[in-house]
Amino acid sequence: MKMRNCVIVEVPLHITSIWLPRYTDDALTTGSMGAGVVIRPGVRLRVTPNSGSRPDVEHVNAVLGRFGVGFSVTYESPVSLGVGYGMSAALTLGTALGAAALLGKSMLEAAKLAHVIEVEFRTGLGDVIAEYFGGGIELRLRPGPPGIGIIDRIPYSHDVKIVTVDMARGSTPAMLRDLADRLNEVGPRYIDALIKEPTYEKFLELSTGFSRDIGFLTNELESRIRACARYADSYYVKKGVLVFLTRNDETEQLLECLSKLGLRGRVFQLSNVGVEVILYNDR
Ligand SMILES: Nc1ncnc2c1ncn2[C@@H]1O[C@H](COP(=O)(O)OP(=O)(O)OP(=O)(O)O)[C@@H](O)[C@H]1O
Ligand SMILES: CC(C)(CO)[C@@H](O)C(=O)[O-]
Repeated sequence: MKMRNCVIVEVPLHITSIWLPRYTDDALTTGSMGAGVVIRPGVRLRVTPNSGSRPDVEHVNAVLGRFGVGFSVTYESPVSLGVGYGMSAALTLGTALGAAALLGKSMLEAAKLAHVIEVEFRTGLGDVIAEYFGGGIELRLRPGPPGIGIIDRIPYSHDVKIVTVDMARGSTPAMLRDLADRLNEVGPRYIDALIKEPTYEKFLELSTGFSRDIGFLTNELESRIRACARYADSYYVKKGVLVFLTRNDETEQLLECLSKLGLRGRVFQLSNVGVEVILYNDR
């Protein structure tokens, strides 16, 4: 078969709000239960079968190494690595899908490989499956990658918008280590409650509660943003990113209010679609 000469992969971002790590002795059954928002614009990768440039990210090299190829990978992203948008998973998944598409290999197997690499680096547990399937507001029912994990979706109104504020950078392996006991202590209660009542309203309430309970949403931060909360349905914090769920007609007021506090908001849509993988012959 003639090899195509370019693949464009679009991967939405994922900001988990509630999560409970589940580790086994196999990376394919390791993952997390929980919920989060899948948003776009996300990461757009271009993978070509020549040895051109490649981002300086160990995940990308690990994927190409497992496929035994030296493809070129370039990407554009609205956000940086390390803040909490599931960016490392998006790059890993996008590279794996792009390489597999060029080689005529299975997308599902490529997604499994991306999940395994995320688990091995301890940079993600539930991001790959969420980004692969989309769903807007997702609910992870069984840990693992696409094909093994199970993911459901929570319906939401057409006018919901996501506004995020980058507050800090942090290491995911350190976060998972530091929070391990607390997550095991509080996680099951939140996940059971959301599975029992998988609605938008419950997602809002539990996401804020979980962020407070694990110490991401501090009293100090809540008092700082209190004046702006009236322009949102709710808010939560994941690692270094503050997330608001708001509505079309309140988005501008929320952004203005945040900017008065010196906080720069970014606007995203919920992404019902997951990854998109398109082959091109001449680019
Ligand atoms: N400029 C950079 N800033 C942060 N991390 C970087 C950078 N360049 C490469 N990396 C690598 O990218 C990975 C970042 O993974 P991490 O999971 O912390 O980020 P994320 O996916 O954006 O956040 P999260 O998983 O919490 O959503 C690490 O392995 C890190 O070594
Ligand atoms: C571990 C994690 C919080 C890192 O982004 C995420 O992958 C998740 O929700 O499992």
